[in-house]
Amino acid sequence: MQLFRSPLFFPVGFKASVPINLSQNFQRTSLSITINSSLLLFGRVKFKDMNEKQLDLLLRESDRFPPPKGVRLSYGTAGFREDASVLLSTVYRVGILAALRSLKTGGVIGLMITASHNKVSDNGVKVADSSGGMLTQEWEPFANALANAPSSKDLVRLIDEFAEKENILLDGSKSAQILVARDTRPSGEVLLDAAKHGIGSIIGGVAHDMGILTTPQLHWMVRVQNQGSKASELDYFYELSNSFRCLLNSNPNNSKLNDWDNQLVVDGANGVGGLKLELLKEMLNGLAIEIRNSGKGKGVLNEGVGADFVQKEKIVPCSFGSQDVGIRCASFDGDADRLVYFTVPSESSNKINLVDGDKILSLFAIFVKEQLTILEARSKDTKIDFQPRLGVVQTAYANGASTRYLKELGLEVVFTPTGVKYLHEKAAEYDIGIYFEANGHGTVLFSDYCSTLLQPIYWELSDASEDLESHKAALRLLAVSKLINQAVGDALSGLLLVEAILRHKNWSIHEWSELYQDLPSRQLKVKVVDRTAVETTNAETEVVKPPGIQEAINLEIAKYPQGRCFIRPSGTEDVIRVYAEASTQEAADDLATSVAKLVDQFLGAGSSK
Ligand SMILES: CC(=O)N[C@H]1[C@@H](OP(=O)(O)O)O[C@H](CO)[C@@H](O)[C@@H]1O
Ligand SMILES: [Mg+2]
Repeated sequence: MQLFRSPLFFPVGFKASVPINLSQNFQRTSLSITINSSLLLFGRVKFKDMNEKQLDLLLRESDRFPPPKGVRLSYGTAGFREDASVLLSTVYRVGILAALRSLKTGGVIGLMITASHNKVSDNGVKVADSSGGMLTQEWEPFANALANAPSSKDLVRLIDEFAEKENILLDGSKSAQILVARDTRPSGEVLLDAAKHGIGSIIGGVAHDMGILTTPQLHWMVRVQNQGSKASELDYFYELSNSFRCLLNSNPNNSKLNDWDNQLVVDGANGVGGLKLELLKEMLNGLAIEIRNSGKGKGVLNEGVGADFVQKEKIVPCSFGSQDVGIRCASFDGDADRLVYFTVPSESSNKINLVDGDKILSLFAIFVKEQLTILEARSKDTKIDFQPRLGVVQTAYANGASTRYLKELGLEVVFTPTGVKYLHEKAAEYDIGIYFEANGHGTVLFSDYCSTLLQPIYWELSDASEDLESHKAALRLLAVSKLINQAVGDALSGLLLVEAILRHKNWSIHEWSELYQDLPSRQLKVKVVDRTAVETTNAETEVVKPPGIQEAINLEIAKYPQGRCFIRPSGTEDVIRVYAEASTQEAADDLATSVAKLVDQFLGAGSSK
């Protein structure tokens, strides 16, 4: 803490317009400033919690990354995302934030440069917290304030105040360790460099450049490193390939495996996922994978390819077509944290049969539940009491048929607002929590209770007999907990788990797809004057503001058998999203269109509300 020797003291909240010289890096100018907890000292700003060296470093470095004019940024459902050309200052500042977060938690933090499924000219930045999950929501307002601070001086003041509030010492006594990585976007290298400057602007900040990674790989590395284990990319591949092999070895259908359709074609979205799958594939004997749109060819990232395209458009991605009829196909998004499957049903059409995140969730839920049922019946073989609570988490975008199916299986199904951070948080409340967004982002979380008990149960059952089905069930659950990424949804580990379960069940993609029939649905986007005018409740299924619109939507829904429809402001695009479901495609389209018109009436340019 800096001692105050200031002869000049302004009360907190005092507004002044004065000529000041902040440091040799600043021009002498007249600025209108608000004095908060910082002080003016003969024309030089002093900060309570910052020594001179730290202050000078921050001012000098942040001057190199001035914020873009007229752009307001928000740390949305997936960090900051914008056209890459305006992001230098934002990424620099998120570097600072990541360093502060590391000082606060005492752990390693991750910083990922990606714009996921968005177009190649976009980019973005997000932080992986010390748990490996998303940045704690409590720090999001600080992230927003940092990104939008109009000047270096404002930025430094924010940091000073926040550090004081959070008891973060900025005296260089501790180091801040940040793993930084990027996807394959051409703008990534320069942005990553800005992030390193941000990290280096906090004394003690150390950036470890992990190069090009998928987003889930970085989250995994942060989590595993903070658990004190080895966390290189090779360790990640070992963990996935070993647990996958273990699942295959515990397969009850070994004898039938020759009949099993081994062919799999993966669309890598021309991004990082295809490149990494090429590497992982080398370690997976027994799985024949053909990778297209691998990121090595001429195709453009996410352009007519990838999980988002496939899920939203429901047509074949580039380089897929009539030659793929009936084959099991999968698609990753640009940073490989989403996975969907599909088949091409006919040579004469480019339509696909989509097997989305809801069906992946259903497959995982069936498998986990089956193993738990086997373990429940084992009580005669082991003394350890093990009754884990299994829960399934979806959002309002989950197809209604999937929810009905999961409930009929006897599973507990809960809903959260859209955004992985909400689903993940909810799933973590269960002993085993399975969550998925319909778009293919999801995972299976195992609590400490499960991780702690499964191993001794397995050992105890090994003593009884290794051939016991319950022994194998414990082994399978252990393997799943190692295979499936515990930090975030991961297309690579999700793909391997799907493949292992299909083999275990001896199911083709068609048998899997026919677990239930999706209700026809339609998604639309409506551009409005101010999307924040829409406020929702009940996991985003009902609008509370503006008044009257929900009643009007209800009147529309009532016109359609099995009709369901909701609207919500997107967290990643400047639009209102409309989702509708009904018993026929035509009805779902009509319902979505009429509700989109309502949105336009209530909130569009011509509306007076
Ligand atoms: C309908 C839809 O797919 N929404 C996506 C999309 O969020 P929006 O808030 O709807 O723009 O991007 C998020 C981040 O990738 C993802 O979590 C979410 O599921
Ligand atoms: Mg993604």
